[in-house]
Amino acid sequence: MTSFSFDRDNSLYKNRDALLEEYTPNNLVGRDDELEEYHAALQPIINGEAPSNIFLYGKSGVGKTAATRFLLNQLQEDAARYDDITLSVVEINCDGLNSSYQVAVRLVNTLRDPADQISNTGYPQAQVYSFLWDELDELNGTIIIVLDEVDHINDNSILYQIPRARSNGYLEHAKIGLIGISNDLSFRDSLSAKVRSSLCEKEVSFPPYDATELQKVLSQREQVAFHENALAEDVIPLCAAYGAQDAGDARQALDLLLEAGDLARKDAAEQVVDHHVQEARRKLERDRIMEGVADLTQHARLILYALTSLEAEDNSPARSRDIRPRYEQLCNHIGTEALTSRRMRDHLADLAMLGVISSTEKNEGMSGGKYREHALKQDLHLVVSALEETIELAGVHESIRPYYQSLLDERED
Ligand SMILES: Nc1ncnc2c1ncn2[C@@H]1O[C@H](COP(=O)(O)OP(=O)(O)OP(=O)(O)O)[C@@H](O)[C@H]1O
Repeated sequence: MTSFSFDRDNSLYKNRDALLEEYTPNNLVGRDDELEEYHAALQPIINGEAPSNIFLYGKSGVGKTAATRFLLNQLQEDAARYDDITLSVVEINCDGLNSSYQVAVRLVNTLRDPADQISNTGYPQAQVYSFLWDELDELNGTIIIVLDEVDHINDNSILYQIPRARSNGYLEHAKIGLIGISNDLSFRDSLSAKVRSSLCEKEVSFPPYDATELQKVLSQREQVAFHENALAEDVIPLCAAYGAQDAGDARQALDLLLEAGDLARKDAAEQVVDHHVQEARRKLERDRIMEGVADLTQHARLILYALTSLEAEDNSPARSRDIRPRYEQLCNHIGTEALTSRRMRDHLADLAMLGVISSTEKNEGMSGGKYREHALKQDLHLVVSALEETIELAGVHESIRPYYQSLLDERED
């Protein structure tokens, strides 16, 4: 019988935790231009002047939060050298806080003693703001409020109130600088002109990382996380190239390196090599598709199911008018009404964004006009497995029976 005893294995990793999300690197590499601009926007604070409100934007994993923590830590350290500066930083993530009211409550509770918290309901909004001004004024000095994922707040009230609190006479002692962070690139444009002009006084845009920048980020982590020579020479360049090609997201590139390291460890390999990276990439892509499909609405999944069944019959690429009858048939099975053709096309576009299907525009010139053709971009087995629940609900279509069966067989093994 195989032995399942555990022996410590430190052969590849020196400190695996350094590749996890929670780890904060000492230094930020590959973001010199952005840090320089951000630094300049924070400079008034150390000069004892009124702080600017700053808005940071850029896609996921491009270092917005990391740069904020890095510079604010530095700023706090340096501010301590000046007797006339009292600097406090309050950072909250607005994920899960949908309204200005909830954000204000969270801010009050972050600033208050644990024994003196307020509840999430029960006070008029004006009262909660008044609590907030009291807490801020008591702190005194310069206060930086960081609202990460600021686009999650559905109304703009707090983004309007905080920058104006002093000029409106609500604050006597405290000088507030608001830092808003968002990865929703349309958020800024959706703000009213009044809010935009105060929140976005200074803006710093964070572009996706290119391969050279990702190499720097990954090499820096390699030093901390892996033993010398634990990685073959091409591992970092390969992870960086994939990362840049995908989304320029440092989080994704670090995840790829971690997964490759874990696969090498599972193989008891002496080094992490090329094929570990390739395999890790396939695994992460698979996980991403499985999660992405699980998060889709039921109609999006039915549309994907319809296209999957056409693909299994070798009837793809297919136009949306060819997918529609199969989709309607599936809707019929579960007793729901099909969405309009227009909504269906929107869902096809979302599926293409997720990377589970590919949609190609065709142009038949004057006679035929433009249309799109859709096909699965991922392996049929993988999509059938991601759609398992929907298939159970809507019934197993004849065309996908062999794929569905092999999924069940695999499970039994
Ligand atoms: N320049 C960098 N040097 C070192 N590590 C970095 C760098 N940029 C990002 N990282 C790391 O990548 C991960 C994601 O970065 P971060 O959280 O700052 O991204 P973000 O732009 O705030 O993304 P999101 O909008 O998804 O929150 C973190 O683990 C961070 O430590």
